[in-house]
Amino acid sequence: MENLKYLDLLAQKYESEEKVVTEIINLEAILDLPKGTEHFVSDLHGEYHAFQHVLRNGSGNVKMKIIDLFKEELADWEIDEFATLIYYPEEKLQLVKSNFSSKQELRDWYIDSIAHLLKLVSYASSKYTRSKLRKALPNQFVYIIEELLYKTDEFKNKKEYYGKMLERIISLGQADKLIIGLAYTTQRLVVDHLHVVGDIYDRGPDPHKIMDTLIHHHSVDIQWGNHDVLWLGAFAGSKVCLANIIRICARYNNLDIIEDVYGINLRPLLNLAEKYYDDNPAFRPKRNAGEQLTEQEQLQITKIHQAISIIQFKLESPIIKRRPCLNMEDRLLLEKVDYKNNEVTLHGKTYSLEKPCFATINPERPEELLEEEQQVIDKLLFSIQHSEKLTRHMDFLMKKGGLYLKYNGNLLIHGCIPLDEDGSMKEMEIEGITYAGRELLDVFERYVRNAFAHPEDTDDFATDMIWYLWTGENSSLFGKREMTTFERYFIKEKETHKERKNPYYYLREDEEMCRRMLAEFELNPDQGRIINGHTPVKEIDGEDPIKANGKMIVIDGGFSKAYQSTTGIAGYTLLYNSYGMQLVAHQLFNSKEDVLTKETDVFSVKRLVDEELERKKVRETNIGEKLLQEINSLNSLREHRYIK
Ligand SMILES: O=P(O)(O)OC[C@H]1O[C@](O)(COP(=O)(O)O)[C@@H](O)[C@@H]1O
Ligand SMILES: [Mn+2]
Repeated sequence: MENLKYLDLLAQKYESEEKVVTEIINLEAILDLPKGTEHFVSDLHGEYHAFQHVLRNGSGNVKMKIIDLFKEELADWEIDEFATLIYYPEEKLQLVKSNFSSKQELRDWYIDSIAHLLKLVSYASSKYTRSKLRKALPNQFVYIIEELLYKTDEFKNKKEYYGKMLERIISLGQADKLIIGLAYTTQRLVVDHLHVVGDIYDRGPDPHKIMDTLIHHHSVDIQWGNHDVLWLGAFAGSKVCLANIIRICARYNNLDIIEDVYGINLRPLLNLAEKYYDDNPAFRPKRNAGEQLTEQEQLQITKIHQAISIIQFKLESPIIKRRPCLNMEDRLLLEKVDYKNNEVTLHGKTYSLEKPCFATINPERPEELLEEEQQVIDKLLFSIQHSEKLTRHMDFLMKKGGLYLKYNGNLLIHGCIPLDEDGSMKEMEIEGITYAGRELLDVFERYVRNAFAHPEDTDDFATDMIWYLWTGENSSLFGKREMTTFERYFIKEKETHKERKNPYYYLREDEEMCRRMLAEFELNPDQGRIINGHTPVKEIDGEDPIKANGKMIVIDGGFSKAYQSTTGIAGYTLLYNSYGMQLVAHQLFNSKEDVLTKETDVFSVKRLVDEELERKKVRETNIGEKLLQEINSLNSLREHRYIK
């Protein structure tokens, strides 16, 4: 029996039997519509423009719909031009308009383009209810567009009526706005829901713009990546996470994200860096293609990079010491260094250190921060926690994000489910209790939320656990034995750079193993799949992103420019519509300008992961489940209130 109080509340919204019945019928009708298209992306790493492009073209979905509709009517170049108009309407309109020599030509183009757009919107919305379409339409034109849309059958007979309406729109100077509105409506209709399977932040220049885009997106969820959690950790009060994000920004020449975008003053850090550090090849920023830094700028970043790295290494030690359960004593590297001979001994072997920059380290107490270093990191933490923009972005990451997500039968997770070599769920003891598998991930997430709720606590267990999620052996986000940052900077021998992966990364090739992992998360192994990001799929070496007979799909294809030479492509995305799943491999995205002027849409190769035998309906989805519950409640309300 429904809770009576709840039914009373519901009765306020549906205050007559007709209203209840109408809603029941409406919801039941929705259940039988085809399921909406889900779009999966991962490892965006600050590459806003490439991300925008796949979002705007719906991973090729927009073009596909145009081809379906207009392949007989339009030439290939017209199809390309029309597609570009939908992706970048403002810019394309400017370009097109500058090509016409008479008003009449422009008018004809307006009429044709609006008619094409209407046809496309009508087609793209055919699997949605009218009310959903209405929400997707540009506000100021809802009435006009509906008027134009819902008479499409009679389009020919009513030619004059429509002609007049379009003429008026054009003569009143509204055509551009209408075209732009219809273009964005199309973009929105081709993808119903977006999943971001982690790693929005780091390496690329514009993670903040990606965050703003996601905040304004109509329907999105996020599975945190290790890099996202690093930013969350910094905001939640972890100084070592903070040192890491600044270090990575310095390494990739992105300090303006910290300074200009999030408004953090780097002057104190710069002063410290100028005082203690000099040039050092291992710490020079990676330069993105075409970017020119002056010698002076390069030197400055190199110094900052060293200063913040040393602060990071120092901050790691006390955490490792106060949290024996993290089992990270191996990583007390500053204590293993022989400062007289500039050597370090790892796993019994002694290596010499290249260009060490240990001016601020006291060999007796290597973890101790200088007073100046302490002040720098404290000030940075204060500013980062008071950045209005970062607060907005981190709040959103918390609100829409989590460590994993079960959605429509699939398991979405950035990194891994930590496993032992024999395929059992890897155990970890935390505060006296042993966890594994799903329980371990749930407890990790609780710590993240707890740390976030208490930004004033900087050394508590929850805050330390966020750092563990970035770099710890049992972290579902990291999935490697150790992070060899120190070794990469200071030791020449490559064997020390290796980061051993969790057995998950080879066991996931096995279908039976994937089935067991799905079952661990109470998902149906016959139907579900695991969608993974995090490890770049080396297509270049023949690696297949579709693994374990389709039970495992890895979609890190390298949006990150820094990793494209490893993967050989420019990113994967996944589409899941009512007919099944398709994996899209994206070729290099140069620039928006290229798309606009040369119509070089990123060439995308589609691969069918699987085709549903029957078209999937809303009824079989997560949303369908919720709708069924609502229908049940409405039925109870009807019985309780109206049937005597
Ligand atoms: O190539 P970079 O930027 O130096 O980063 C290397 C580090 O990044 C990591 O791969 C983590 O980042 P990803 O999640 O993008 O893989 C670490 O394991 C490694 O130490
Ligand atoms: Mn990652």
